[in-house]
Amino acid sequence: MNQSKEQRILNFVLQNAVRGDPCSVVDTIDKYCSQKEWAMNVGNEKGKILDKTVEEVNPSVALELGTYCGYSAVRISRLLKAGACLLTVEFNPEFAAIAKQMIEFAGVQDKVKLLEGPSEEIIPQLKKKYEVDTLDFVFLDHWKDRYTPDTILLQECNLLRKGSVLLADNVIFPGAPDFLNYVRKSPHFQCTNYPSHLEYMQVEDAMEKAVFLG
Ligand SMILES: O=C(NCCc1nnc(-c2ccc3[nH]cnc3c2)[nH]1)c1cc(-c2ccc(F)cc2)cc(O)c1O
Ligand SMILES: [Mg+2]
Repeated sequence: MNQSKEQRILNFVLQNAVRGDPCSVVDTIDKYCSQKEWAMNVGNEKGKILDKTVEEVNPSVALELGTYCGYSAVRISRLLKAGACLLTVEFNPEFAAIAKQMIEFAGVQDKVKLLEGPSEEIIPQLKKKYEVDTLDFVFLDHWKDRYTPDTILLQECNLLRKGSVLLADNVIFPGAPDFLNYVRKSPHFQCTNYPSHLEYMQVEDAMEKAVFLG
């Protein structure tokens, strides 16, 4: 039975990247997806915006919604300080299996906890089951129609504190118009837009940062 695109990406990394070197894993995925097969990784241009935001926040506890092949999980966790951790949520079992191997190959498995299941089920479990108090940073990169309900759910579960930073991918393409509307109209968020381009393409896209004001 022929391989999935995600399996081909992983194989290319296993054969061409340096085991234990997260930067080489990120660069190798970008090389494959820009030259051979497009895939929905955040990519290097928006990845640099992600890097700057993670460095600014310097989170102890970070959450990612939408692991996919693990590109941004590796990208985020390579910047985390000793003792910090990233919880990443993936509900597609095939994607999760690929991401697990990607994370282990990159050598960041001690900083990353991959949680399999729908975000609406996992988020309410974070405090009791995963011993989370509050989240310092949240990267939203899952289904675009889940951004708003999950942002509301994070607040309802008291997982955000004054200064918690949300960063959302794809707010222009594929687009998350209801999320932009919600956070920009809410008195509880201070928003900043970062124009960019869709990964590996010359299509306009953007990331939105929303700082929770309490
Ligand atoms: O759909 C995307 N990303 C989402 C994947 C995912 N990986 N995991 C989930 C998950 C995880 C827990 C969940 N809990 C409930 N739903 C869930 C969905 N979703 C996405 C799509 C594009 C894209 C651009 C141009 C095109 F022509 C077609 C597509 C670009 C991007 O940067 C994306 O991020
Ligand atoms: Mg994305």
